Amino acid sequence: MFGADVDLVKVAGRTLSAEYLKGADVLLVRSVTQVNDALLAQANQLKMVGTATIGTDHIDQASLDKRGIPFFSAPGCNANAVAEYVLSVVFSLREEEALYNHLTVGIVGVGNVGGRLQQRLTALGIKVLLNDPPRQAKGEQGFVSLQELLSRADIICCHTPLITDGDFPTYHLIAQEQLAACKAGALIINAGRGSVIDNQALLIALDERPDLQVVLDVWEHEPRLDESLVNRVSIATPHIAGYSLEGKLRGTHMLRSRFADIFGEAPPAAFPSYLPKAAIHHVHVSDEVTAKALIRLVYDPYCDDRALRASIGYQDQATRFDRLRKHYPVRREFESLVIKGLAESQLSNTLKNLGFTLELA
Ligand SMILES: NC(=O)c1ccc[n+]([C@@H]2O[C@H](COP(=O)([O-])OP(=O)(O)OC[C@H]3O[C@@H](n4cnc5c(N)ncnc54)[C@H](O)[C@@H]3O)[C@@H](O)[C@H]2O)c1
Ligand SMILES: O=C(O)[C@H](O)[C@H](O)COP(=O)(O)O
Repeated sequence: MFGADVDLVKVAGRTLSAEYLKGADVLLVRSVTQVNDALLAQANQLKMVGTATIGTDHIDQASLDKRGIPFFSAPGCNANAVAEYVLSVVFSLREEEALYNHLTVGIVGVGNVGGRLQQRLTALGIKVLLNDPPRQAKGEQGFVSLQELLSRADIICCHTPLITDGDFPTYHLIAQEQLAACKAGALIINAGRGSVIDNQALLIALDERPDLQVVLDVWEHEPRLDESLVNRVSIATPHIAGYSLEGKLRGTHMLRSRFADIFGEAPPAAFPSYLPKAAIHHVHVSDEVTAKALIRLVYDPYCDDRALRASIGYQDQATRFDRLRKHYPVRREFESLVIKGLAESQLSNTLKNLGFTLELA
């Protein structure tokens, strides 16, 4: 992606230290690298810092500001992937019939990810409740309080950033009191950041409230997991909700574009030109097929769940967690699968609203 005149040095994200940045012009990271005063201490000529992620809680932006170093993240890059992770989980753990007719999904944090999820659920005809105090404070309508959402939602999806200060902090936003307030039989999904849910309170709540079901993609103190919590949740995955190939490439492409801006280069080729054809790029189906089966064909969260469960119980659990993420298999987004053979019907509409590409018979 970079030209021959760029000297590219690859360093393991968790072990990058200050001396590597002496003489570096650009620092590109992912979420495991803490960019702070300590790391930047010897950075004498940095002209750009970029993270190919949506989340920015690993970046001390004040530290970059005071040094006048421009910072870029990749807003929205993997929002589809996370929304599809949640849809895959929901269609795995809840019957389609109940989902459409009786269940309400609550979304806490309605930004790029939560908004994408809201769009797809609404298009599918599934009821949603939204909670986003910062948006509400700007005068936007259509939100409910966290308390109301927790007491009414059958499925609670957490998509806030991790924020530790200010008017709307999210650190331990869901703690003992909030867990006690959840509706009977609720399914809680966290694909935001681990510490948005107090994991110790969650462990206790799972004892006190066996009716609750929990799915965690993100964990407090990653990469070191509380193995007792892994054993108590219904689906446990290693922070891969956003790991579609499209999501990763989009993030990289966004940073490549910022790099071109900063260094006065021509912009890179348009993003889709980088995407290979999906390994399974079309299927012919009959009207006996289910949405759940097609979702599982593209992404089955139980594969990640099995891999994570097989990685615990070892002294080097944290290394195994990182390895699962580093060597994650290619996963594509729903749009990459062309579904053929269906006539216009309720099923074809559902599949279209889920995000698949349809070629109607
Ligand atoms: N598991 C993964 O692989 C994965 C992938 C992508 C993003 N993420 C995480 O998800 C987060 C959300 O991503 P996004 O792209 O939607 O971010 P975003 O910034 O577009 O949206 C975040 C939303 O949360 C809202 N919010 C902030 N504080 C809140 C509070 N106290 N209560 C309720 N809502 C609050 C904001 O107003 C905003 O609308 C990221 O910051 C990142 O940490 C995880
Ligand atoms: O914030 C994000 O975009 C996601 O959490 C992303 O998937 C993190 O991936 P990582 O940088 O840890 O590879």
